[in-house]
Amino acid sequence: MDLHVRYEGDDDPKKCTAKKLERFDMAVLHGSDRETPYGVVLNPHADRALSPADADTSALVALDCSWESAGEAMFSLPGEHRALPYLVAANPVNFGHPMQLTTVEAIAAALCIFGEKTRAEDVLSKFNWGHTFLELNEEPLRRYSECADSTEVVEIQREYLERE
Ligand SMILES: C[S@@+](CC[C@H](N)C(=O)[O-])C[C@H]1O[C@@H](n2cnc3c(N)ncnc32)[C@H](O)[C@@H]1O
Repeated sequence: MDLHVRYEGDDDPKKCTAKKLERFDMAVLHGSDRETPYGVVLNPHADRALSPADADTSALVALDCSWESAGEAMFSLPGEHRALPYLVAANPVNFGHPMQLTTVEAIAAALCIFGEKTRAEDVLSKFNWGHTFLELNEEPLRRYSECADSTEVVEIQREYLERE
């Protein structure tokens, strides 16, 4: 599975996690929806939760833009749109907050849910806070990766949301 990012470029490029993945040849950035390959699109507004049932995709796609501009209309990419289930951010800007993950955290979470934990560790290894993301979310990521489908993922997510 290839990693792709629809790159909007409205965030500080020095802090942008997608740009860093590109520098290490770990993801391909695209400047328009048309150029971005069809695949599973990581979209926090999607109705369906990502689950291991989505793992057979050839392309995992994130949209890198600022959170200010990340409204529903921004996710106009063709593809199978999926929201990540409850997880907490480890990046310095949103540390400890649920759901608002950086692009690299979102990609790493999806890889873990698909059973590709080593690859998730590889992409996160480029960030000094990266290992913390896997530590903070170790239990939910393991449990989501053991689900058959999105319905099971949502059931497990409910337990974490109830503890909030
Ligand atoms: C809004 S951008 C912010 C990126 C930030 N500028 C960076 O440097 O990483 C983060 C992207 O990660 C993915 N993402 C983050 N949280 C998500 C969630 N809860 N569900 C699905 N995708 C999510 C989406 O593709 C989202 O557009």
